[in-house]
Amino acid sequence: MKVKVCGTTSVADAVLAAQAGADALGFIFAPVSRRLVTAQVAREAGIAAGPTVARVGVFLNQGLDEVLRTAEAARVSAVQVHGSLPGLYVRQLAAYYPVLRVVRPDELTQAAAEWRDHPGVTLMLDAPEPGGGVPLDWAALRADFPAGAWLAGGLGAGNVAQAIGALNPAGVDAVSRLEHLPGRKDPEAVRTFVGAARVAAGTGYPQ
Ligand SMILES: O=C(O)c1ccccc1NCC(=O)[C@H](O)[C@H](O)COP(=O)(O)O
Repeated sequence: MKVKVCGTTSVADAVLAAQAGADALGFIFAPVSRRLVTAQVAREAGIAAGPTVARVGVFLNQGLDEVLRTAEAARVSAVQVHGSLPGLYVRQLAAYYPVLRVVRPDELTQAAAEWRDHPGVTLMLDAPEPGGGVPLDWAALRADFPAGAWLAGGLGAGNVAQAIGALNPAGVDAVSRLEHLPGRKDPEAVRTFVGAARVAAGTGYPQ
């Protein structure tokens, strides 16, 4: 199971997450976000994190050209797309990058059917407000949660084990509960989140 730490806005926070054992860092390029980062900072932070850590560019309802230009400038290794987006847009993006397609609970069933056979597109289930820190009702989603999908929405050290136990996601992602302030990581929260996720997924390192 993969662990992604989202909303990275500095080299120091990238190094922190990498040293905590994160598999992936999220860099948010959606102008509405309080965690907005420039492509240049994302690029430097990605280099500082090292080659084994995936670098995910995060976008919300942005045009294909803008996404591709920003992703290239930031040297990300994957893109995560939120919002109301046609299937064709996602397919075109997947020709360039592995795609995390974010969906809300009410979109999950249709999206699972649509993307089941596309190897370049992975679903991520998130709360309706991205970066809002609100957990989903995991028990209610158990029947519909597709194998291979990722989970986000209000995850932190205190609840990630319960979420993994309920849905067995292929990856988990968080931001709000890992911060002092929007865009500023809380080192202890990052370390305990990654550690708790690893232990719950059975990939914890012996103490
Ligand atoms: O976090 C944001 O500010 C944001 C804004 C616009 C689009 C996406 C955004 N975040 C994407 C993420 O991957 C978050 O980690 C995910 O939504 C979970 O957030 P949280 O519930 O705060 O853990």
